[in-house]
Amino acid sequence: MAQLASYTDYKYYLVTSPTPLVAHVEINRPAKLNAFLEAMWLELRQLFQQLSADPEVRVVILSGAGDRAFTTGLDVQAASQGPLLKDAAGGVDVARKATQLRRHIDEFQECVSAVERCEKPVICVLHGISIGLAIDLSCCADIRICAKDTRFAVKEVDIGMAADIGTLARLPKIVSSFSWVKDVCITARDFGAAEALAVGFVSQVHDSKAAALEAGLKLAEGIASKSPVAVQGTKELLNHSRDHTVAENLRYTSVWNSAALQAADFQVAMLSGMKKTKPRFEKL
Ligand SMILES: CC/C=C\C=C\CC(=O)SCCNC(=O)CCNC(=O)[C@H](O)C(C)(C)COP(=O)(O)OP(=O)(O)OC[C@H]1O[C@@H](n2cnc3c(N)ncnc32)[C@H](O)[C@@H]1OP(=O)(O)O
Repeated sequence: MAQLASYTDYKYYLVTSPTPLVAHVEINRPAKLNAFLEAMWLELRQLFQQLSADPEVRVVILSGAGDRAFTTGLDVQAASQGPLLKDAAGGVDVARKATQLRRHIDEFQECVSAVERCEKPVICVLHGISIGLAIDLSCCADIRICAKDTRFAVKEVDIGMAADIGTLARLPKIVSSFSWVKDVCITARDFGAAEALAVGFVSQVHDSKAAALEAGLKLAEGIASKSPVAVQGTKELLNHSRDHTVAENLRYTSVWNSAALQAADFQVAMLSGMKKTKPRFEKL
């Protein structure tokens, strides 16, 4: 499939459009099992900011290139050689070293959070090895589906650190059993697709990567046919509800919809059922 013309400059991501209004982003470093270099998370932020603002894109599918892995997480070889971690930041005293490291972690978090901040729904399709950063990243997606061969792990404890790019913040808000969350985060043990489905981390499991991608595409096509004002509003309001009280969210919703309900989409969609017509919506 041909790359989308305005997305050809990314070195580590292949962006195609399998169907109109849907962008498929593939993490594209399969020879290294899609392990993340710093340049990759910096590109990730730029890419998702571009997708967020692109009126030709209504839904994003995120997957990993190759047969073996969505991603094996941080490129541990590169990270262990990088100046920040190699000599613990290289600054002259603890405060300066710590400040450099904090800025580095802040920026890394920002880059991965760009997936969550993308105004368009993001469907993450996982397969194979999906560890470490794979969990941080997929927690930022709106919908997670996977192939039955997926092996997940919140691997950070096994590389000597507490996860710091978002898993510990987001996973407890996705999966309701705090005991299970602590189990997988503290032990760093593997878990499979069936367990991920049982606890609600993923919402679908398919026989193969190809079948999971096909299901992701079907889901994306359905979403892309709906009002982008309604879809993007729903994403925004659900994310807001996760981090706020019911009263705060009701207030935010009424303010949000006082603008959104003035879109032509509302009239068009509301009457389409009665008229038995397929509604079409303007770009947003
Ligand atoms: C500030 C910190 C912020 C963020 C922290 C994020 C945390 C994480 O992401 S924690 C998880 C980190 N990842 C790992 O610890 C995995 C390390 N890799 C492995 O243990 C193994 O590669 C494997 C995933 C178990 C797969 O093993 P195997 O099936 O034997 O394949 P390999 O031959 O090892 O891999 C093929 C090829 O890819 C390279 N590679 C794979 N994963 C990584 C990785 N994460 N980092 C660097 N390189 C990786 C591997 O070296 C091989 O390369 P060759 O050039 O072919 O040798």
